[in-house]
Amino acid sequence: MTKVAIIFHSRSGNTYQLAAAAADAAAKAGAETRLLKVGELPDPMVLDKEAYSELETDTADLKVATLEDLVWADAIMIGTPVHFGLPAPQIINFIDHSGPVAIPGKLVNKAVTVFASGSAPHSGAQTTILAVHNSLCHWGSLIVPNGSSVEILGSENNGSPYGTCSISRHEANNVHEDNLRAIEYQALRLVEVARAYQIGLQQTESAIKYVTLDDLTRKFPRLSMN
Ligand SMILES: Cc1cc2nc3c(=O)[nH]c(=O)nc-3n(C[C@H](O)[C@H](O)[C@H](O)COP(=O)(O)O)c2cc1C
Repeated sequence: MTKVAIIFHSRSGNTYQLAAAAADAAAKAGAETRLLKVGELPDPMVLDKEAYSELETDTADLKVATLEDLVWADAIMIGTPVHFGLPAPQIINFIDHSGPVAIPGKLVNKAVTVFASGSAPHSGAQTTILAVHNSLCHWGSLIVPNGSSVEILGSENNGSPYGTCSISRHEANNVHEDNLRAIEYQALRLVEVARAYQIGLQQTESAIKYVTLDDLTRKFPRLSMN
């Protein structure tokens, strides 16, 4: 069974709505799923305090994503609000701490896709997704974008080949129905690509030797991953 970790940050529920729909769609596609929030920062930037505290209650039972979750997953979905055209710092902070598994190649060959929620159209959702893609190059991921060849992506509320983007218009939990259909497609595509890739890898003898953390610490004795 393909294992999918859906890892998100959200402050006013929009990215969470997309993440929850993604988890449902991946489960329907036969995947084993983990819906996970990233850890909060000491000084989160909060605009809508009421929505934020509602979300904290709604997501209280969700586990905080760990490096073990990254290693466990065959496929990963990362969801983030747009912050000045970039991913939220909570997501960057999570990626920053991935060194102990990313550097020794434990994330290599995982299928990964990204989605985002911004407040306004043409306001940085695609640049945010692409910014996360930068880090995925470092992980050695198989980046899975949406493309544009399914009907739902042609709706006026979708259209991003990079990954699903919702436009919240500064409202909490304001994901359009079309975006929910798009994220369902995105999850299904990820599961199908990951499954096909896993089968292909099992049938392919690899000549690649990835470095271990021990190799690295021998070479750089002052390197610390903690
Ligand atoms: C510090 C900060 C910067 C933001 N920058 C942008 C931006 O560049 N573009 C945009 O569309 N929305 C921006 N927003 C708005 C959020 O991305 C938007 O409200 C999003 O839907 C929130 O997602 P959430 O409901 O999952 O928290 C910003 C919000 C904050 C707090």
